[in-house]
Amino acid sequence: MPTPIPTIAITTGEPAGIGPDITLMAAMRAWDAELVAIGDIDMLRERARLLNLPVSLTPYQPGPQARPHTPGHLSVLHTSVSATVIPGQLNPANAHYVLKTLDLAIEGCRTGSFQAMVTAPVQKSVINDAGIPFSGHTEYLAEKTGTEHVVMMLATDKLRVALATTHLPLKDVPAAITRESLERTLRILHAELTGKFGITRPKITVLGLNPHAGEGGHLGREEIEIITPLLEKLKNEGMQLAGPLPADTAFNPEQLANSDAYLAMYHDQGLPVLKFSRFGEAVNITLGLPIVRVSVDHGTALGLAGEGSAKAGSLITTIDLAGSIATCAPNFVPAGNA
Ligand SMILES: NC(=O)C1=CN([C@@H]2O[C@H](COP(=O)(O)OP(=O)(O)OC[C@H]3O[C@@H](n4cnc5c(N)ncnc54)[C@H](O)[C@@H]3O)[C@@H](O)[C@H]2O)C=CC1
Ligand SMILES: NCC(=O)COP(=O)(O)O
Repeated sequence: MPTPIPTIAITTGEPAGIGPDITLMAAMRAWDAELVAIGDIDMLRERARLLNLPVSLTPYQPGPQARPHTPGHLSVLHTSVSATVIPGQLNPANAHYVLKTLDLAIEGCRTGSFQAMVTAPVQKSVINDAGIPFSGHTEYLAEKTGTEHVVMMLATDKLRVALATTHLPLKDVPAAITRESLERTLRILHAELTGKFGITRPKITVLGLNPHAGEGGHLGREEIEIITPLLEKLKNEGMQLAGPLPADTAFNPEQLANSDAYLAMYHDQGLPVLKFSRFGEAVNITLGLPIVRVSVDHGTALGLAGEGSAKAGSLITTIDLAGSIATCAPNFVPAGNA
């Protein structure tokens, strides 16, 4: 029996940004998966017209089996915007719409209608401007699926960078680096590198928090008091861990060759390295969730919306990865939240 192909939901993101554009661009390709865009079908039709993309949009009709995507067609699970969309112009009136697209995707993944969700970028600020506290998809998905601990990881074919903390003001980072939280992060990262990426004995390089990994305690004590004792414990269990290494020198060729993933202590410690190496071609995957969620590596690029100059490379890679995880590891349950 051939393996059934997955149905992948694509949330089209902030409607004034490039999410609709890149979704329509991805729809111009053939896929060995059924793609279902979630968003306002009239807004998507208008964007296709603006971009001169010959995509025919039809309301999503669930079938008994997923059908491979054919270029130039797109099924849309429709939900209406509240206010007319002008590309490039944010409107807090559409914040609830953006969250509704996420809720529909989560529900579809949980009920089995979708095997994965792929997210186009949202504008975190405009959701907050609408009076809804929102840090990011990562935290929203954790809350909505009742998952206590998740891990953000960005990946290219050469480098994976996971984060010990996500969207936090820098001043709150040290307090969030606790032994318990770091242990859960490392267990989830380790389990998912094996379960979703097929790496049998993953090698993880852990960065320090402070400059020079604390310089023997003279530039901070988190390495001595929290990170090192935890790494020793997990190494004694058989995990292959290096660190804590100074972040400024840890991405050297030898260490890169010896690492399946890096764990950075905070967002802007690890992600600039990855984005400098391959911005626009990486993916962002949320580890630890009971559903498959993969996202693009970039934001809403408001200035490019409706212009035709946004690149769909990261979304293409993201759909590919979501499809292969949904096909190869459909029942993978991550450790660390047990
Ligand atoms: N997964 C998500 O939902 C993400 C959302 N964001 C949100 O996006 C908003 C804007 O963030 P920024 O820091 O300005 O980052 P951004 O990625 O939107 O833009 C940074 C630069 O890259 C360019 N760029 C981005 N994506 C591109 C693409 N596909 N093709 C061509 N050029 C592209 C932009 O034009 C801009 O020059 C923020 O609200 C942020 O929170 C940022 C990252 C991820
Ligand atoms: N820099 C990555 C990012 O901000 C994406 O966050 P999320 O919306 O995927 O949680």
